[in-house]
Amino acid sequence: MSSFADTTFTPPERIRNFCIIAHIDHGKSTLADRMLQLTGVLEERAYRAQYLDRMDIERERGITIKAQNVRLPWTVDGADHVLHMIDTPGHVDFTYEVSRSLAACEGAILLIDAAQGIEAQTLANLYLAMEHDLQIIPVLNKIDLPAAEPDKYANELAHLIGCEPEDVLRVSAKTGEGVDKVLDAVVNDVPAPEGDADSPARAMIFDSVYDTYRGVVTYIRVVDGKITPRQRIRMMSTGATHELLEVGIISPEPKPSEGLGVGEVGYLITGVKDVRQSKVGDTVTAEKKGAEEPLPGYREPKPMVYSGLYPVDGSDYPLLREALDKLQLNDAALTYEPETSGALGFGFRCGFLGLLHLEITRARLEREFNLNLISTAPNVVYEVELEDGTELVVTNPSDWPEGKIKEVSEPVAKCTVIAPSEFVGAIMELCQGRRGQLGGMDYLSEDRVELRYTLPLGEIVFDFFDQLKSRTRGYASMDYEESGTQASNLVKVDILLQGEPVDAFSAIVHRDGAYAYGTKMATKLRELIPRQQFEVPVQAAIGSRIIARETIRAIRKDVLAKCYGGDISRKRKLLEKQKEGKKKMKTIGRVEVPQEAFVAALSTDGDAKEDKPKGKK
Ligand SMILES: Nc1nc2c(ncn2[C@@H]2O[C@H](COP(=O)(O)OP(=O)(O)OP(=O)(O)O)[C@@H](O)[C@H]2O)c(=O)[nH]1
Repeated sequence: MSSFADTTFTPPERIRNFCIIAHIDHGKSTLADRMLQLTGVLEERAYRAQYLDRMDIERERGITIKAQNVRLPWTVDGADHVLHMIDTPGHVDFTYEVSRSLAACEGAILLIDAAQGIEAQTLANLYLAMEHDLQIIPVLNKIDLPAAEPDKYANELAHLIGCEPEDVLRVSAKTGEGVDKVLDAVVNDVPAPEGDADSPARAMIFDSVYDTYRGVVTYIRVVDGKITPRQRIRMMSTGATHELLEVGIISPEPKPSEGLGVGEVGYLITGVKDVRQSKVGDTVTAEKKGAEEPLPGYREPKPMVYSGLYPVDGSDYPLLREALDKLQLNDAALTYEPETSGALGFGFRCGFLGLLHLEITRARLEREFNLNLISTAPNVVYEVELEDGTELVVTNPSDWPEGKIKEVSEPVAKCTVIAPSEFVGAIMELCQGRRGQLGGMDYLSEDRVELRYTLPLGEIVFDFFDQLKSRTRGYASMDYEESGTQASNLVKVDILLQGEPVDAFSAIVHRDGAYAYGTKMATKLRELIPRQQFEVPVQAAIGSRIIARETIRAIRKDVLAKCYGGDISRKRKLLEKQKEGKKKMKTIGRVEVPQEAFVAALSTDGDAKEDKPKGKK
């Protein structure tokens, strides 16, 4: 155990700041728990499985969304050290948060499952860590598994980061074998933080979390000077000033301290109630005699993917608004504004960092607030230039301009896929079908390939991931990163029911894919919408040009058909029931559409199967 009192300043030369980069399930939480135990921060008794992943959804979906950051004492050769473990979110949508967590560290443990090898997301985060000049400590986990192939993957790692295979540490986070060596390596290999203790305070916010009882808890890494309790601080991006109510460290529970000095990591509480007042990447300084220049790298969170969220039961609308208000307290990247849809009623147009962010938000709304939601097909942000020179930013198909369009730009992403080499053909076929351009291909080992594609982001947000999984039997992993925009021939496809456009189904697609989208939606709706008493054409159109058509044939649904004889009360009951059912119908023109038809038509489940290449299982 360290002889440094937990709560006083630590000299920078005794501090090591590191994070763990790992793929989902490669054992990051288990390793972190093991480290807490080994350093005595968490007693065996209190050992709680995956102490660091607190949110339910994280646990269920097996992903780490928000960081928890712990101080660990560790002694090497008689010298006491303080290690700060900074937890990084693992998923692509949170790349910016990952980059800020990395910026708070001098070193990173690259943790790889010895039975699986490196995956695309890990590779992307590794490159990010290398860009930040972090010292990389390569570690193979799960060496206790019979299926582990440490020699093979040690070679793979050595090749990737340019070290010798013998330098790759081998551990079992489960049994604890080798974990002490990892802590030693952190002390020996990771450089101590550098900073100017006499300069005005500058600390970087790398995470901020809303806590119901305490308001926003902000995690910081001090770069210069020091932060002490009872001082007033300024957020450099907005100039807003706050009184510091508490400064402290996490070990593993929050403990107030005398302050944080150069290189130290801890939290601060100011009483603000909304994470947007304490943004990731921002610089904290003193209100008086503060720093003049903020730390580099701050960026406003920018939504990349938009979708409409609607309550299935229209009367839940106020509840949805309240729920979004609450979620936003803890999520600076979530944006929303009210919108109305002829088909779906009142809802919100929401902006997300990416698809996973959308899914998590939706799952939380449904679970934590007991809401039943429909989400419209996600779309990205388009820049449209009209012939008269007007420029528009379109985040919603319904805002697509009617006028003559000169040019449309769409965002593109650099996408990395790692998969066993037998799937290269299937992956290429998928990416090419999605307007992808191959940037390069490398063999990581004999049988594993890394493919690099540039793809329109709009193609990725539309069930690309499901497709990739189904074509590679779940073996591929992928990551993407936005990478500018490109001009494209995009059009808006409307879906019409009896000549009336149904706004919820409008989509912006590439001209070459318009027919396929139109036919798919028209066929789906023909199957989902019950027959009416008259014939209903389902059409897909670009502007006024019809590109596909299906027909729902006419029928009268005779609920009394099963009633023999003249039992009038029974008849009435059935008619009442039919009336009740009709309440759940939306009327588009004269066509009655059950709510379930919208839900089913908007879900992409099942599409993956349809789209599968022939001859493959
Ligand atoms: N056999 C074996 N299993 C391990 C080892 N380390 C972790 N596991 C298991 O691997 C699974 C995933 O471990 P986690 O620690 O939850 O993985 P993670 O990377 O933190 O996953 P996320 O939090 O979802 O990102 C769990 O079932 C662990 O028990 C190990 O060294 N050996």
